[in-house]
Amino acid sequence: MSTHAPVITVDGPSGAGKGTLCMLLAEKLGWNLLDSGAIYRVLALAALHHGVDTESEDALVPLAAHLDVQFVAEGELVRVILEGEDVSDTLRTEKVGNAASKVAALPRVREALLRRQRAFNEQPGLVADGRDMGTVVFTSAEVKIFLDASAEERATRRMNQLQKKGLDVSFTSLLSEIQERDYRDRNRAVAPLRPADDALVLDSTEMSIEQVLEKVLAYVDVKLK
Ligand SMILES: Nc1ncnc2c1ncn2[C@@H]1O[C@H](COP(=O)(O)OP(=O)(O)OP(=O)(O)O)[C@@H](O)[C@H]1O
Ligand SMILES: Nc1ccn([C@@H]2O[C@H](COP(=O)(O)O)[C@@H](O)[C@H]2O)c(=O)n1
Repeated sequence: MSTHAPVITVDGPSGAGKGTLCMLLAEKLGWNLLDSGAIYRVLALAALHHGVDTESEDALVPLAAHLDVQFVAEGELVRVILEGEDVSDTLRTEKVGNAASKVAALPRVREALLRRQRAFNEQPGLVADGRDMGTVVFTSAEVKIFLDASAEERATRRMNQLQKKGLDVSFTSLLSEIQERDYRDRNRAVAPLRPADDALVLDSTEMSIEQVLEKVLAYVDVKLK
């Protein structure tokens, strides 16, 4: 049986370090993890595979409602299986991220994915990573964080991440992709990216991953007491 479990939401723009922070928090607390961005990315990828227009709400809603996706934990990693195929690597490309932010702007698509996201709220607790975790999906979360960083710092982080994977990328194009996605996510009519009124806003531009984790763990400790 599943009862309401405590929730920590972490929202913020692309490359702010949400995924890294959420993984560390979930590991430390032994809680479940929801990467809601992966769900939007999977939907975008399914649309690309099936030749569905990523701007057609009518075509995307049934695809969203019947999305055949599994998240399989493999040590520290979570493999994403779409229609039987491991799409974990393809999912992380900027092309898919950008397509995800287009499908995510459509109200009925977001509605169709709500239940799937809320189903992750199981004991002993949930760490939820996204754009509207604190403002829409888990409004009564015990702890809400809004993790930010300058666009330049986020593009640098992304560039380092891709270079470590052996990919040759241009800082200028990464920065403009990040700015384009930020603009779309912050200005859409439904569930725009913004801090919840009761969120702790943390600017990580000048902070290491360890410093962010330390600050958030101290805050979680106070809030969950
Ligand atoms: N405070 C930090 N300082 C330096 N690098 C960081 C910091 N936080 C995260 N990173 C690095 O930045 C990159 C992007 O981080 P991460 O994937 O966690 O961001 P994100 O907010 O989840 O992005 P997205 O929303 O696009 O999935 C990773 O390589 C990560 O190791
Ligand atoms: N709760 C969410 C999560 C994500 N999105 C959209 O998906 C895009 C990809 O997200 P990543 O976190 O994996 O980079 C993102 O740009 C958003 O447009 C969302 O709308 N709501």
